[in-house]
Amino acid sequence: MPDETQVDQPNLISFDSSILRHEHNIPVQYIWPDHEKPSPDPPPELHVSPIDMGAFLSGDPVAISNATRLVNEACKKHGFFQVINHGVSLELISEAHKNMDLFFGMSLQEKMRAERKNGDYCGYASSFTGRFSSKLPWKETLSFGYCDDRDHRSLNMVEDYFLSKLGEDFIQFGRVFQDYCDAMSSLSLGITELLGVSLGVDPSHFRDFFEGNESIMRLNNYPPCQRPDLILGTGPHCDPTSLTILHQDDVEGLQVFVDGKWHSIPPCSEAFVVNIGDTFMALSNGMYKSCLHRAVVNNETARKSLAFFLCPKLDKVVTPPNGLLVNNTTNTTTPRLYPDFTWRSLLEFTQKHYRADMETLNAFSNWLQYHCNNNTTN
Ligand SMILES: C=C1C[C@]23C[C@H]1CC[C@H]2[C@]1(C)CCC[C@@](C)(C(=O)O)[C@H]1[C@@H]3C(=O)O
Ligand SMILES: O=C(O)CCC(=O)C(=O)O
Ligand SMILES: [Fe+2]
Repeated sequence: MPDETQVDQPNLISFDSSILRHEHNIPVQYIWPDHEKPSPDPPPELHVSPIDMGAFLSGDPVAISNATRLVNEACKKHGFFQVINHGVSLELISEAHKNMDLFFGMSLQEKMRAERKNGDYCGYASSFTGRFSSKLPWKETLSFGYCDDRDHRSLNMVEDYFLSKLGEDFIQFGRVFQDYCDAMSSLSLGITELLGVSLGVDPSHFRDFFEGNESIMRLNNYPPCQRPDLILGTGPHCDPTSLTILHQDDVEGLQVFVDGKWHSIPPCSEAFVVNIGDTFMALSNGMYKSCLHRAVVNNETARKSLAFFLCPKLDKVVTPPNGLLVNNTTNTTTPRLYPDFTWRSLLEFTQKHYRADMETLNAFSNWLQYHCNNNTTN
């Protein structure tokens, strides 16, 4: 099922943030349809429960019961919560922000040395001008792969990536993001344990499932825009990945669609915003929601965010645990909502055939069924 938004053309217009931030005439490719344009009124705030991770991991029964109740409520309703007392050093977070600022502060030509190639999810992308032809996001991103290979920690995949793409001057940059990804992976495994307990499955089930995770780290820069009412930093979408762990700088912009309207999640420097992605929604057989969200832009201040997308190993089969499907007391089984799939196939679907949006998982399920029945993979 080809998606008309995925284009095989060279760059239509280049997104040089140092120029576009002053531009009053917004190129038409960045203008969103009226029904998707952000509202000029400030949205209501979404109450996102703060979860004390340290207390949960300490094994204290009261803390476990509080954390699992809050997470269960949040994930059944919209899939967004925050973690505090998370154990990631504030110094490391600040180093990651400083290095991100340094990277995005470079000239377009320098950043293009790490250019993201079509069909690949890694590298620097300035507004995806070569990938899509309309509803372009007002952002530049730097994405890279991370593999949590505890037995081969010397592999240092992130450090090696930056050394090979950008050279020796980026050794320190690579080290900071290697450490940051290691910290994100550890934190996300703790969160999968919390999610498992809250779903009533074996606490180690999801931790084991995500062992050796092949995740994605992404740095986002949303430059100011003279017409923020026409554009979006990131369009409305559900993350196709499993869990997203987001750290925002101090500029507001993240919005979540709950109860029929957009709500903001204001930044909080000591907290990470966590959300359930489509792959975890499939793992929970639809019990936990992957919710529509977007990022808006303002006309004064650039906004930056760090997103760690937890993903399983590429060929791991995504299937809900038996405990979620079979009720031994009533001898009943709950119908499956999604077919089994591998993260490799869903990732490929979002990179080659379909631009991730609010319908990704359903579109992918249909695509998978069609291709299985017709015995084709293209
Ligand atoms: C696997 C991924 C695809 C995207 C990056 C990660 C997780 C989220 C996806 C994305 C952010 C959803 C909105 C559209 C998108 C194109 C973007 O604006 O960046 C998506 C990413 C992508 O395909 O590059
Ligand atoms: O920058 C943000 O606040 C959100 C970005 C996002 O949703 C994403 O990259 O998937
Ligand atoms: Fe997202």
